[in-house]
Amino acid sequence: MATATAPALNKRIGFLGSGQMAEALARGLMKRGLVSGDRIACNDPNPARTNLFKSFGATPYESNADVARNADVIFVAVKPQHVAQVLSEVRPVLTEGHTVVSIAAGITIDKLVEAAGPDAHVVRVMPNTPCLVGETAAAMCLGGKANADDEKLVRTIFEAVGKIYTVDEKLLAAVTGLSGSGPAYVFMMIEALADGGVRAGLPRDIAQALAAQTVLGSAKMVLETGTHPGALKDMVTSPAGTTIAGVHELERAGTRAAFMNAVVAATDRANQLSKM
Ligand SMILES: NC(=O)C1=CN([C@@H]2O[C@H](COP(=O)(O)OP(=O)(O)OC[C@H]3O[C@@H](n4cnc5c(N)ncnc54)[C@H](OP(=O)(O)O)[C@@H]3O)[C@@H](O)[C@H]2O)C=CC1
Ligand SMILES: O=C(O)[C@@H]1CCC=N1
Repeated sequence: MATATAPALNKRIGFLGSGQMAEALARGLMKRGLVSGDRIACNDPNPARTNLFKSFGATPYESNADVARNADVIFVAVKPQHVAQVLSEVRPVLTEGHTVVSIAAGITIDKLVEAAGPDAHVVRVMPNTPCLVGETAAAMCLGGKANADDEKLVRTIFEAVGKIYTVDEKLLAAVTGLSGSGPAYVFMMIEALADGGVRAGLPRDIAQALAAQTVLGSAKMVLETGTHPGALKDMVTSPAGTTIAGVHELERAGTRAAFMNAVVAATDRANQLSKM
């Protein structure tokens, strides 16, 4: 897990778009003490969203340009089809001191630089919603005039709420398909495991808690022991025991192929978005 508290960041954070991912990031960063609400600027056409940000101390602005004027790190957190528009709005006020961080799926560095201008310090990141609880899995690549200082800054921000890796841009679609979209697959898995527990007679609350804790504990074993997940699976699987009976059903249902196909389908969709 990311450290309980992080040293406060001497930067103001702005959000162009104050939707689900901006909220998860803002709340996660505040929880870790990296930034306080009064250092967060935001914009969104939906007043319910700006009111929600206001409730945790952020300042809503009337325009994206005003957010940029009141921030050092600018998160582009709108849907992919709105990215070019919001960047064209902030472009006139961007300075060398700004780091522009796009989290939009499929929007390439080339497109970001085209919209933000050739002097913009642009970083492309693919995070996921568990940044809310300090456990994001994210990857980034740099573009435009972004330099080692921008990379360090973005790393500091995301390491406060989880893990971040620097990758070649061509790999970001696969990151999107795996860890960007991945929480949805895991939530479905937890829901299904809990349903199985209920089907087998457990009360719903206990079934859900057992399912979530099982996923958490298993993930920790992979990360902390470094042991291959197949070997960890074998450790659970007694000859002619209960687990192999369950594993056999998962194999019969093509579960592994289904997970692989999900990652590939989401990766393909990220690549499609890059071409739109
Ligand atoms: N959700 C996730 O798990 C992840 C999302 N992402 C990326 O993050 C981005 C945001 O996703 P998500 O938070 O889920 O989406 P949301 O739809 O929840 O948030 C986007 C917000 O931007 C607002 N918006 C629309 N136009 C503008 C504008 N011109 N200026 C300012 N705000 C505007 C939207 O308002 P309205 O709804 O009224 O249009 C909406 O509230 C996407 O590009 C996505 O690819 C990346 C990783 C994970
Ligand atoms: O579903 C989406 O397009 C976004 C990008 C990754 C997660 N959510």
